Amino acid sequence: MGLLRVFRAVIMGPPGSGKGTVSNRITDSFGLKHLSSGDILRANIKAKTELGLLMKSCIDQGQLVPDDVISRLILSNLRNMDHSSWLLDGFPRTVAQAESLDSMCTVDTVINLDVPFQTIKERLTSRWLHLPSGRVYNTDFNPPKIPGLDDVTGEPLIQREDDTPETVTRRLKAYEFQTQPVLEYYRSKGVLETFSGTETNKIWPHVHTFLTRKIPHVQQICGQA
Ligand SMILES: Nc1nc2c(ncn2[C@@H]2O[C@H](COP(=O)(O)OP(=O)(O)O)[C@@H](O)[C@H]2O)c(=O)[nH]1
Ligand SMILES: Nc1ncnc2c1ncn2[C@@H]1O[C@H](COP(=O)(O)OP(=O)(O)O)[C@@H](O)[C@H]1O
Repeated sequence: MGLLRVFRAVIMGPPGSGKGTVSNRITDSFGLKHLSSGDILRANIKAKTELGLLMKSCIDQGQLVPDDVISRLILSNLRNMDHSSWLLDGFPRTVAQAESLDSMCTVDTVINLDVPFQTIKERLTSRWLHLPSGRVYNTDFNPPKIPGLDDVTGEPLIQREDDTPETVTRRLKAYEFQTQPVLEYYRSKGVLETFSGTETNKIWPHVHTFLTRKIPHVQQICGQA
């Protein structure tokens, strides 16, 4: 068997486009390590770390946290995963963040979920989250087996404080003005792969086929499981 090269991917898309949902499917199928900036920030808030307390009001208001704070946090996590293949979710969200990631490593591919804003707004008010794992549910799309409880651990699910209609509107604005330029950044580097649609179950087979071609070695190993 040939030497496995580490594979580094980023998943992008507006809030609620299905990044977390698709990321879970990617990690299940291809064994990449999943690193979500939102999950890390929420874990810090829950644990009441200094960083979590400082960032909470930004997040609750639907604004991005400062570039230097999040870049330091994510890059230090990535340094600990030096020899693993990974999937980064929620970072980078600004061109400055993309540049700081580039200063550390080259991204092999960027999966862009292109889902209309109207579709998204309806989803987020019915999103439920298992905070410790980042597992995400939806009362319409993928409800938990027992309402309010995580399927795997049986622990309680929460609704995010920033999933109110007003805050979602602000997050979509932040996406439009601060994050969309990152798509151009990666397009110009030739690594952007866009998947458009309104349903994750229709988008996912295309992402799966794309990654199967892109990471054949990883697929071979995980395909045996
Ligand atoms: N109705 C519907 N809900 C979906 C679909 N895909 C994901 N969701 C739900 O939409 C919400 C947002 O998805 P999530 O993966 O958390 O998006 P992210 O914010 O981009 O990470 C969650 O409650 C998901 O369960 C879909 O195709 N249809
Ligand atoms: N890379 C980032 N840069 C700045 N703020 C971030 C970043 N990642 C997460 N955040 C903050 O955490 C919030 C929640 O992020 P996330 O869980 O990724 O939301 P969603 O998946 O709904 O887009 C964001 O609205 C923002 O305040």
